[in-house]
Amino acid sequence: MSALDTNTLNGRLLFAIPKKGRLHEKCLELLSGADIQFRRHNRLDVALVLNHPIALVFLPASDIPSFVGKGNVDLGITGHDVILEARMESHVTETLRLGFGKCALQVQVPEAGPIHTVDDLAGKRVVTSFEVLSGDYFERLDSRLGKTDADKTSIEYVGGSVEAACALGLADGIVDLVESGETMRAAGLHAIATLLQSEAVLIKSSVPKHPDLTPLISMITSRIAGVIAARKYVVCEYNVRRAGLSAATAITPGRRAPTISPLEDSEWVAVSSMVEKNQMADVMDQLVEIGAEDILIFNLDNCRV
Ligand SMILES: Nc1ncnc2c1ncn2[C@@H]1O[C@H](COP(=O)(O)OP(=O)(O)OP(=O)(O)O)[C@@H](O)[C@H]1O
Ligand SMILES: O=P(O)(O)OC[C@H]1O[C@H](OP(=O)(O)OP(=O)(O)O)[C@H](O)[C@@H]1O
Ligand SMILES: [Mg+2]
Repeated sequence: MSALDTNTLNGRLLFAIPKKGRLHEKCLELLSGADIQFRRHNRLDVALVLNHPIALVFLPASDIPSFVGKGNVDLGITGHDVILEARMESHVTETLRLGFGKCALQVQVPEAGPIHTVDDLAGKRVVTSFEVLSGDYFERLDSRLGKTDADKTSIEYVGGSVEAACALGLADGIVDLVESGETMRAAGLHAIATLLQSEAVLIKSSVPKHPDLTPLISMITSRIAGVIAARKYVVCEYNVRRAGLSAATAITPGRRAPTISPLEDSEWVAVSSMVEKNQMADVMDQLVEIGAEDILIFNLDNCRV
């Protein structure tokens, strides 16, 4: 393929995808589920989509909010946390929560140390990759505690491996993301406050530069929503006596209503209903209790609900 130029991209919807890190692989799975086909050439951060007028732009997750917010790209996937850190929340619209990249931004201090609360940490040294959000947080805390400019909390930026800062003597506490807590515990730290909860989101510019792309944005959004819903739900099918039907449908009310079909044996009916995956075992227990039989669970590949 020849080098990309603005002509090649002309008229294409630009869709920003994290180029590495925790969100990258999950985004590729979403694109595949939404049948957005592309071939990414070695070293190129732009890939043309083969079956739609879209170009994917691979960017660091933390740069995506301002690219979308300023209208340089039309659509993007990134973390809710970095949208707030970039102060882009009023420039982008979060159209879908994607159910992955879930983590919390937390204040952490050495487990075996003199600091037990954020009030103890105020006025000391904090190291973080989230200097804006941490700055806001400690500014409010310092002002609540009546700190003067001379004794307010110092916030120092580092680009990664934030957890090492306390052991290296650079910080008294840190502000960083926590998912399982493994990294935090391995560094001998524990959390003393939570600034926010985050997850990956699909975003578009609040003031779109190319209104004619709106139908394509709706199509992509609806396809991705279908992939997310398919992961969230299973289809539950079972047989139950007519006498038990109202109890059964109370257990599996479905999204709109369960599908009820007659069986050859007129005393029995078959029920089919969508159930949230994380409720599946509970629902099956309850169905067994009211006498349902032949309970089957089916995973969904894709859906539009
Ligand atoms: N441990 C985690 N669990 C879940 N989501 C996370 C985790 N760490 C980061 N994230 C989410 O992923 C986003 C991108 O962070 P990540 O650290 O993956 O990117 P990066 O810093 O660009 O990559 P890398 O750390 O590989 O250099 C974060 O803004 C956050 O929303
Ligand atoms: O609670 P856990 O499941 O252990 O996850 C938290 C870790 O994940 C992220 O780091 P990442 O892997 O992106 O490395 P980085 O620090 O180099 O960015 C984050 O910065 C934490 O260090
Ligand atoms: Mg990281």
